[in-house]
Amino acid sequence: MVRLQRVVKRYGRAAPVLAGVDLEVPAGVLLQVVGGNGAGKSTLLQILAGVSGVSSGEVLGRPRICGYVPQSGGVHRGLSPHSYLSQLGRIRGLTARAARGRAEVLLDRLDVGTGRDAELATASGGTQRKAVIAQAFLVPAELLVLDEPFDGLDAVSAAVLTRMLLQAAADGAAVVLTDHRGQLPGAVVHELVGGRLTVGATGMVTVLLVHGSGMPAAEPVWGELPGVLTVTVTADQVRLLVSAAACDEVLSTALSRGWSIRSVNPETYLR
Ligand SMILES: Nc1ncnc2c1ncn2[C@@H]1O[C@H](COP(=O)(O)OP(=O)(O)OP(=O)(O)O)[C@@H](O)[C@H]1O
Repeated sequence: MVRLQRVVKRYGRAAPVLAGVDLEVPAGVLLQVVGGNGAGKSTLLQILAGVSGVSSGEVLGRPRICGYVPQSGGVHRGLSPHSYLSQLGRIRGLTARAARGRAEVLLDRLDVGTGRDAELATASGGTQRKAVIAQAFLVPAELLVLDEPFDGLDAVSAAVLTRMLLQAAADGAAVVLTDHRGQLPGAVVHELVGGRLTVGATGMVTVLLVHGSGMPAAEPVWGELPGVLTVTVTADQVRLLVSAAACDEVLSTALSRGWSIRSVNPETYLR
C-alpha cells in the first residue's frame, strides 16, 4: 500500500499546489483523481510515481516497481515502438528475448499494427501514446500511475486499456489515474480541491440491501439502475457499488420495491 502523509508541494514562492494531502492506495484499488485544470492532479501523480519530490510530508510504501504514464511526452522519438519497448524491457530486467516478446504482446493488444517498426517521430499521436502506455505494462507493477492515459486513444483502444487497468487492479496492483472524460467504471473517485483531497459528489458508496419483513415486491435489474457500477447478490441480500450522485435514486427505487436498507458506506481510502 502506498501512502501519502501530510504532503505539501509548492513550486517556487507560489501558494502550495498540494496543501497537506493524506492518501492511502491499497493493493487492488483503482483510484481516479479528478479536479479542475491546475488543481494539482499531475503534481500528485508525479509524487506518487516518484518522479517529483515533496516540499514536506512523506511518501511511504512506494513499491520497487512502479509503472508511470506521464500526461505527455515520454517516448524516444528516434526509436520504433518495438525497439523502444524492447529496450525498456531490458532496463526493467527482462532478457532480450522476453523483452521482445513482451513488446509484441503489448503492441498487439493495443493494436499497433504496421507502424511498430517505424520511428516514433513519424508515428501518429495515438501510436506514440500507445507506446508510452505499453511501457508501463512491460512487467507487473505493484503501483501503476497513469496521467490522462486515454488522451489520443481511439474508442477500441480505450476499451482495451480499461480492461488492462481493471485486470491490473484485480491482479493486486494499486492503480491511480486521471481521466477527464468522466468516471472510469469500477474506480474510486477522489477530488482535488484547494490542494486537498476530498471524496467529492463523484465519490462512490456501497449500499447493502436486505429483504424487508416480507419478501421484496420485485427485484429490479440492479445493474441497469443509473449510477450502479457493481452488483453482488447473495441469498437474501444485495450489495451495490453506486456513484454518490445516484445514491438517493437507487435507495428510493429499492425502498419502493420492498427492500430494506441495511447500510450505506462511503467508499474511501482517505484518512
Ligand atoms: N514544474 C512546475 N513548475 C512550476 N509550476 C508548476 C509546475 N508543474 C505544475 N505547476 C503548477 O502547479 C499547478 C498544478 O499543476 P498540475 O499540472 O499539477 O495540475 P493539473 O490538475 O494536472 O492540471 P490540468 O488538468 O490542467 O492538467 C498549476 O498552477 C501549474 O502551473
